[in-house]
Amino acid sequence: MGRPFTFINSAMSADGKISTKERKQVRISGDVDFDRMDELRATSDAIMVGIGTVLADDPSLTVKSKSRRSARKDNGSDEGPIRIVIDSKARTPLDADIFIKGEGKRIIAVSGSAPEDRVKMLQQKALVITVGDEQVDLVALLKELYSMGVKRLMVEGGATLNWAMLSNGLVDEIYSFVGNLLIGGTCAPTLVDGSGFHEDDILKLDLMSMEKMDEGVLLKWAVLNRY
Ligand SMILES: NC(=O)C1=CN([C@@H]2O[C@H](COP(=O)(O)OP(=O)(O)OC[C@H]3O[C@@H](n4cnc5c(N)ncnc54)[C@H](OP(=O)(O)O)[C@@H]3O)[C@@H](O)[C@H]2O)C=CC1
Ligand SMILES: Nc1nc(O)c(N)c(N[C@@H]2O[C@H](COP(=O)(O)O)[C@@H](O)[C@H]2O)n1
Repeated sequence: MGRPFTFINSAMSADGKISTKERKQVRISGDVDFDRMDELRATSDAIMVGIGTVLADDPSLTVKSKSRRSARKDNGSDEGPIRIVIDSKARTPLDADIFIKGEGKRIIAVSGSAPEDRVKMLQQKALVITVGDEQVDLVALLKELYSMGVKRLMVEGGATLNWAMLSNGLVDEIYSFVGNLLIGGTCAPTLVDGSGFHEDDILKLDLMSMEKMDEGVLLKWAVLNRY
């Protein structure tokens, strides 16, 4: 295949929003869903987020369960998967939680447009991979990750990265928790933002499963017309 098996995991409100119009993080799901997400993290080779999510949420992207971290170590892996930020201009803060919390490798994927001084600073904290001229070239990056041994990639948003991955045909499955709340707002991010598909290119999904969970429902979709 030449790229990792790739899935998006996300939580959205009943109206499809993944955070507020101020891009403020909302607890959409509950403990059962967070534990499910932890298991997905623990069984992935790498977790990827966009710089928008790092700046808005400052996630650590660590595996929370001690037993899952130990199981990974027993298998000869780092206690957590590789944490990857898609960050064309090398804006990731040096004190971001992904650098402070947890063990394991970090990758910042930047483009040729990233300021050299920022790249040098980030190189002290992570492996910096330059792919693409203005923006990170996701197709090239996934090929490189695959050759580095990343066979299973978890994408944790946000809305713009989800669009870029899907519109480049790089996503195999989507796991979407739909919670019992309405967030509203034209500008609040949704599961997939970006410029949107034209009618002829709309992506089709196949419903793999649906399960009542916490106060909402977990939907698992396979992406059909990927490349
Ligand atoms: N409920 C949930 O499950 C989740 C919710 N969220 C929410 O999502 C929001 C963040 O989403 P959003 O603002 O869309 O940011 P994203 O996290 O999707 O990051 C988008 C940024 O990635 C960078 N980028 C680099 N290369 C590319 C490329 N090839 N294509 C597209 N983008 C690229 C761009 O910045 P640059 O050009 O500078 O590189 C772009 O602005 C937050 O409010 C957060 O709370 C996030 C994760 C999960
Ligand atoms: N699965 C899920 N359910 C929710 O209700 C959420 N609010 C989120 N949000 C994302 O989870 C990430 C938290 O990561 P850390 O615990 O800091 O490692 C973060 O990216 C949120 O956007 N997810």
